[in-house]
Amino acid sequence: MKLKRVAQAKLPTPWGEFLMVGFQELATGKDHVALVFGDISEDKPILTRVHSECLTGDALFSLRCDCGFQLKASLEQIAKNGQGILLYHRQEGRNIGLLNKIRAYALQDTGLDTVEANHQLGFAADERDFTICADMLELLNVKQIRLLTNNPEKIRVLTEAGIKITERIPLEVGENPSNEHYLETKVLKMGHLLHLHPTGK
Ligand SMILES: Nc1nc2c(ncn2[C@@H]2O[C@H](COP(=O)(O)OP(=O)(O)OP(=O)(O)O)[C@@H](O)[C@H]2O)c(=O)[nH]1
Ligand SMILES: [Zn+2]
Repeated sequence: MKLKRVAQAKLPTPWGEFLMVGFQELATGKDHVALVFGDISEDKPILTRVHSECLTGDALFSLRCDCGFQLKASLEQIAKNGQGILLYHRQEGRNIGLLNKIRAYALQDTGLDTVEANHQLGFAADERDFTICADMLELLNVKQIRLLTNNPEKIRVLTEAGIKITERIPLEVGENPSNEHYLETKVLKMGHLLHLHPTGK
C-alpha cells in the first residue's frame, strides 16, 4: 500500500453531488483524489473511471488530446448510473510532469509523435504507475469494477494488482482535427482500443 486516506468532503457538480476523498502517497506526499457517487458499499462491480491528470485538457480546454471530454463524459455517466467512482490520478503527462509535457508538445509541433517525443526527452512512452489507482480502490473497499477506458494497460495493471474487472466500457469522445494524429498514435503504438473517424485533414 503506497497511500493513506486523509480527508473527505462533499463536492457538488453540474451532474450531482459527489464525495471527494483525498489520499496521500506515503513516500512522496503527493496527493490524489477519488470522486465517489452514490452508495459504493454494495458487493457488486462499481462503474469506475481512472483518469490521469491533464491540466491542459481537464482545465484549459485543450483540443490536443481527448482528456477534458473524457473527464466530463465519465462524471456524467457515473452520475446517470446512480453510483460510481472517478479516480483522479495525479500523474500529469503520463507521469513526466507538466513542464516535460510542454517540452513534448513542442517536439510534436516539429513533427514527432507523442511516443517519439517522450523517447527524445529520455522517458518511456508511458511512465504512469496504475498501482496507485488499485490502492485508492482498496482504501474505498472496492474489489470489483466495470472500467471506463480504451487503454488495455490499465486493465492489465489493475487486474495484476488484485482488482477484478468484470467489464470494459469504451469511452470514445472528443475526437477532433487537432487530436486526430495523437489518437491515431495511441491506437498504432500504444494499443488503445479506439474507433477513429479521421477527417483527412
Ligand atoms: N507525455 C505526454 N503525455 C500526454 C500527451 N497527451 C496527453 N498526455 C497525458 O496522457 C494522460 C492521458 O492518457 P491517454 O493516453 O489520453 O488516455 P489513457 O488514460 O491512457 O486511456 P483511456 O482510459 O482510454 O483514456 C494524461 O496524463 C495526459 O496529461 C503527450 O503528448 N505527451
Ligand atoms: Zn490530455
